[in-house]
Amino acid sequence: MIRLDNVSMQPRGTGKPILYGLTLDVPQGGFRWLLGPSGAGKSSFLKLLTLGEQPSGGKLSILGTSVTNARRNSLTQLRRRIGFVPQDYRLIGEWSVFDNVALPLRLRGAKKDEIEQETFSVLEWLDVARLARHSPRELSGGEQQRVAIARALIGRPSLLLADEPTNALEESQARRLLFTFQQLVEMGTTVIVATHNEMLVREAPAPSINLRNGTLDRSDFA
Ligand SMILES: Nc1ncnc2c1ncn2[C@@H]1O[C@H](COP(=O)(O)OP(=O)(O)OP(=O)(O)O)[C@@H](O)[C@H]1O
Repeated sequence: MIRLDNVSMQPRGTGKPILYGLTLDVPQGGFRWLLGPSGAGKSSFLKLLTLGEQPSGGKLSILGTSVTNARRNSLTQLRRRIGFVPQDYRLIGEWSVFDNVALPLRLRGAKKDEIEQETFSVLEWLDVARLARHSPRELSGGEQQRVAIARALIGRPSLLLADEPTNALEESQARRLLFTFQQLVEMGTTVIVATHNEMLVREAPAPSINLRNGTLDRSDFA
């Protein structure tokens, strides 16, 4: 469950909030499209939910943890339950695909056998296992995007956030990814996907969070 109560976000050094007046709930196991024109605040909203930025006002609770009052230790625990696919992938070029994807498990102190098994299993799921020993620099944009998705999924997150996760994918791959998201939702994961891909939204009609100029756009609702 994610709950925002009149949340605003104003990064340090900025004159006015980037996000404001956000009040909404997303139930556990819910799926939401995150929609809005360029500059509406979608990436900033995801930054808030990935704990990359603290709210500057209001109350934010993620997976039962109140972010506003949380101690550092519980934020670290919470972070481990959140998977994120950033728009720019943020893969480490000096490392292999395997090591990039295995990182969350290593940080958690998982055993070698488990790391090997889980990493290959998720790489196979995303159809990039044959690239495990390559550097992300040798991969196409679509392949890098699938590796970034694998890294977000490996820790079996309770909350998955993805920023334009299909913009480098072919149509068939985008559909497959949509199916993966649906599988995750069936397993009880909360999934929020920012996209401009209208084809995808048409194929999987679901409730959406609509942003405009940093706040909720309710004009779509009756
Ligand atoms: N750290 C920051 N400091 C100041 N302004 C920022 C910062 N980050 C984002 N902004 C501004 O906040 C607004 C929302 O940006 P954001 O990247 O969240 O939009 P978006 O909906 O994700 O856009 P796009 O679809 O183009 O990715 C923009 O006007 C942007 O310039």
